Amino acid sequence: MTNPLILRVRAALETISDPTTGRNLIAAGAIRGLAADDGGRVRFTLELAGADRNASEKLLEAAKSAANAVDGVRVVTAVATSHQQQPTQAKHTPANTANAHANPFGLKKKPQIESAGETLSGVKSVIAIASGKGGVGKSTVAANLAVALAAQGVKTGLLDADIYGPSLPTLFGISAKPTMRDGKIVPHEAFGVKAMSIGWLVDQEKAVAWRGPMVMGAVRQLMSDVDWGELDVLLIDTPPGTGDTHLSLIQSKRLSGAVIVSTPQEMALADMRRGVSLFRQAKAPIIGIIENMAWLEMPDGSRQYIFGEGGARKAAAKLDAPFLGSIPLYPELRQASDEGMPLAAREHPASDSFNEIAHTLFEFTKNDEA
Ligand SMILES: Nc1ncnc2c1ncn2[C@@H]1O[C@H](COP(=O)(O)OP(=O)(O)OP(=O)(O)O)[C@@H](O)[C@H]1O
Repeated sequence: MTNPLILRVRAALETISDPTTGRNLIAAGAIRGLAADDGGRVRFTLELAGADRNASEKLLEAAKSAANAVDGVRVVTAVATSHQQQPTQAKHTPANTANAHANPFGLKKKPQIESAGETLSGVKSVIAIASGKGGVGKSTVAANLAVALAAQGVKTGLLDADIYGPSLPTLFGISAKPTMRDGKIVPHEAFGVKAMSIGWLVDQEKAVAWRGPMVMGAVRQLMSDVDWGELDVLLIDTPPGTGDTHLSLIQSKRLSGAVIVSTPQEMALADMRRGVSLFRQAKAPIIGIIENMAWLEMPDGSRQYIFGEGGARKAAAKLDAPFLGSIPLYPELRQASDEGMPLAAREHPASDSFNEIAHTLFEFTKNDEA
């Protein structure tokens, strides 16, 4: 988990340059495992290829004092490791070669995340779908919103970047691996949506063990190596919480904004606040908050507020963020998701909720200059 303090520490580390490469420590990929907790404790590893001991100790001291000077930092724990650069190998097996961090899918060598977003030149708006907590229905909402947008004639892409639990293969009922064309990954097309999931590209058992740099490399490739073509909107389903995937998206400078999905209860709302603050600090506007599992529709038409009433709407007001709408709990929504047939593709009251929210979302993108 990451918090906004990390952004400030990263910025401080960007001011330190590695004399060997002439690049700053972040751009050079020399900072690994950067973490910060609410108590202001920061830790990271400085990993330098081929640097001698003296040089790496000097850099470590400089990096530690830069991090220490950041407002809110109390303790910095950092170590330096150095390794010899390995020769480039002809055959690349993802996750176990020298450049696996930059290239987890074993495609051609990639540019930095800062330029990965530039390759999305045909995509007008890039929107992150985030949640503070896991299991609030973020992926279900993202998939159904994408289908609803496409049904309204909006050219839509959906990228499932939830490295630790990709659900798009199930939600869209697709298990086939995508094909390649001219060195790029061709997204699947289903329900009018161009769809790509990390679940189609990597072995999940390996991906759960990925550290920050691998996650960031994967996000970079999902943005730059997929042939998205011309899109009005690309929705990106992110892992719950705030972590390396979110930081990568922010660094790509292509985010038009973020949508936060929450259930109504207080605990989920506390986590949601953290996500809102991360995106805001990175100047990515919060497009709005969606309340999922808002109530259960009873057969007599009455509503049962299983997770409390209107909590996300109230939190949106407190956070000064737009409230985009509520989606009730529908057993058919869960069932349709498990069957790989999003409910938004059919006639159902849930589709009305998704259609309304999709409309608001598209209105936002019209003013977007990303
Ligand atoms: N409004 C809803 N009504 C009924 N079931 C729902 C609703 N929203 C989501 N679900 C169900 O809740 C479960 C969790 O949803 P989902 O996987 O979309 O959550 P998530 O927030 O993306 O989870 P993760 O933390 O794994 O990323 C799924 O079984 C899904 O079908």
